[in-house]
Amino acid sequence: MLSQIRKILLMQIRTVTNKSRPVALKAMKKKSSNQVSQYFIDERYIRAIGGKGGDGCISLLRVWANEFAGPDGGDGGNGAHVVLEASTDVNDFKHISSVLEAPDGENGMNKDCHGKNAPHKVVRVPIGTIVKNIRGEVVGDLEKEGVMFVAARGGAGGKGNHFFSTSVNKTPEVCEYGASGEDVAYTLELRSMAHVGFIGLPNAGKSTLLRMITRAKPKIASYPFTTLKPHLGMIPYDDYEQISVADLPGLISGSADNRGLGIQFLKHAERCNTLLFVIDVSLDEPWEAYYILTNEINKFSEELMTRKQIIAANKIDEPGAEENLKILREKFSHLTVVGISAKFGTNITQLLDVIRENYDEQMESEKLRKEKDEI
Ligand SMILES: Nc1nc2c(ncn2[C@@H]2O[C@H](COP(=O)(O)OP(=O)(O)OP(=O)(O)O)[C@@H](O)[C@H]2O)c(=O)[nH]1
Repeated sequence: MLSQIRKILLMQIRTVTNKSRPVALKAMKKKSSNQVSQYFIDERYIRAIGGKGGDGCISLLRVWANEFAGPDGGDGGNGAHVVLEASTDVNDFKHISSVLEAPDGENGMNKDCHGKNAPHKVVRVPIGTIVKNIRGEVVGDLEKEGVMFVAARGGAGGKGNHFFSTSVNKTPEVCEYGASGEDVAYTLELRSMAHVGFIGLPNAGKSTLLRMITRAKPKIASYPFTTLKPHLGMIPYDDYEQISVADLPGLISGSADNRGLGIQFLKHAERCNTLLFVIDVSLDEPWEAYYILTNEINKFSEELMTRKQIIAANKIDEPGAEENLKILREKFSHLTVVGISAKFGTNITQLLDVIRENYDEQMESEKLRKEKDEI
């Protein structure tokens, strides 16, 4: 049954696009040599220096009348590690300084007191951070909340003179110095979750659109909040370029204040370079959806509102939708508005053209920015 429905849908798309492959596009531009990656990359060079271990202590315990009773110098504490931890609380590397130094361990003390171990220096990095060594090899992939990478180990604390002799008759004037921490250089790279993020109210048709244009198989249902976590897919183009897209769970009024599925989904949106608003134009006054969505985004992050925006006005197959689409176009004449039916494949090629053009433009300006940085 399902495969029959799929066949019918594919036939419909073919009628619309008149192409043998329903979703792929002809290359609009020759693929330039820099367009090999499907990810936008943010980079930072860092040097991580572990803390030095505390020195061991030399101390001679004396008892009555200054009589020598044995060595009692304690050990030094361990130097701290520099640790990178993936966290949704940060979205870029702006807060990370180029030299990350962990604190030193405390020196040992007399009366067999050991110095304290230094607390580790934990630096939060965005989820999706890749750690590379100076040879460019990937040594860490921080793709989940809470995943940690020890970038530089702290040095061990030195032994105090107590360690070197247990004999009360000897006076060992020896101790160890604490070892130095590691000193390592890395490149941090941030992979965006997807180039395009679908933003929309629940039930707008985001999952249906993702299914239509990629091979992803998100759940589709006629009730809101079917999508509870982001689904990723790749749009394949005829020139073998692929663009990553993410179906983000539906936003509602109050999401920025953590209502509904809350703020974490707006955080996902922050990792997309383009926001594709999926708006159900079969509803009354569908432009209200855009205002609700942008209001939530704006409350969450003004910067997010500066991202490129495209509107996919969905469900144009429904009665009254064409009329609404006209008004929507007039209201948002400053944006690209494509009327589509994600369910029946109407104007999907047109939408994919818009996504591709925008992607090519962004890649070009990213290339120029990198060239400028290198000068
Ligand atoms: N008529 C029509 N119905 C559609 C279209 N696109 C999606 N639908 C229907 O709308 C309902 C919701 O679609 P979904 O794709 O699950 O919507 P969603 O935005 O992912 O929903 P959430 O998971 O709640 O965020 C389903 O019943 C779809 O079949 C369309 O172009 N035309």
